[in-house]
Amino acid sequence: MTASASNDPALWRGLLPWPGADTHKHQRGRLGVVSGGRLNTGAARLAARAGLRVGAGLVRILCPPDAGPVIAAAVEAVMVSDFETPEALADLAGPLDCVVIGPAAGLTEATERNLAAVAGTEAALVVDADALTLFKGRAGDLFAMLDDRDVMTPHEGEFERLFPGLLAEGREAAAVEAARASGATVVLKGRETVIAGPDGRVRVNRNGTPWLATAGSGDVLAGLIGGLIVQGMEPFEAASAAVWMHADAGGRFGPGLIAEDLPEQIPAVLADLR
Ligand SMILES: NC(=O)C1=CN([C@@H]2O[C@H](COP(=O)(O)OP(=O)(O)OC[C@H]3O[C@@H](n4cnc5c(N)ncnc54)[C@H](O)[C@@H]3O)[C@@H](O)[C@H]2O)[C@@H](O)CC1
Ligand SMILES: Nc1ncnc2c1ncn2[C@@H]1O[C@H](COP(=O)(O)OP(=O)(O)O)[C@@H](O)[C@H]1O
Repeated sequence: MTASASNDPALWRGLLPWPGADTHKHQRGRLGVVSGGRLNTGAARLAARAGLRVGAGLVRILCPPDAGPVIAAAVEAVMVSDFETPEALADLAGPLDCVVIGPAAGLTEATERNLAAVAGTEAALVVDADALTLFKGRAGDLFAMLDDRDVMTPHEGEFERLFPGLLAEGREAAAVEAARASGATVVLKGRETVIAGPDGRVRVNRNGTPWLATAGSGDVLAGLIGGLIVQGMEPFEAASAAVWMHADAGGRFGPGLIAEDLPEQIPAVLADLR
């Protein structure tokens, strides 16, 4: 296989969304993030804050009822709605442009029903973490819910659960095949994250830093991707830009980085890109 393009701002800088003089928040896009239960809300809060920081006009965490008071006490600009049933979740997701699902969602039937509910709406999806692992050994059930507006963000462990043995072909070839097989954009995370589109496009991200190897870092990335999708970037370009920004944010902060620090670096990342 020939060497694929390095992910570089020159490829997508001109596609980044900037608000115009008359823009209102709804025009900047609406992002949803599905939270786990009351002891598992941090991942969704990280993703939601990242989505706001990267420019989504409005971000709403969608949570089971027990988690509502926990989340509401811990967010300001991020909004919160609770749902009792998958049908109620679908009603909440319907008006949104993109929904992030999977971080700290739980390896449960409820997570699968919630994924099916949001997949049945017009919102694009960023599928991460538990919403990937849940489909170990039956990836076809997941792919049947996805289309080319959706993004999956597996680390290598999650990738292996969905595509056993495929990594032996090399990370780039594996990501390309995964995107083709799933019909969605695949972000294979790691030191050099590979972004592969269902149409065969592929980029390798090379500005990563090991300071990103910290709990919740991937949750922030999922929120960044969703935050760019809601602003109108197509999934492959949104994923490319988000992966680069995430790594740039990590490098700017450096030693001592925890996931909470990443969204706070995004204003500087954006200012330099602009
Ligand atoms: N603040 C939070 O609330 C956070 C919640 N998180 C959630 O916590 C739950 C459990 O997370 P876990 O870390 O156990 O799940 P993982 O699927 O990340 O890890 C389970 C196992 O997978 C393997 N693995 C992990 N990362 C790998 C990699 N990069 N390459 C190869 N193998 C790898 C390891 O053997 C690990 O023990 C998930 O729902 C996750 O989304 C995490 O995202 C961390 C932050
Ligand atoms: N050594 C590394 N070098 C560069 N990037 C890394 C490294 N380790 C992890 N990352 C990045 O950090 C993020 C970790 O995501 P993930 O494993 O899903 O963590 P979590 O589930 O805790 O949120 C990914 O974006 C990955 O590319």
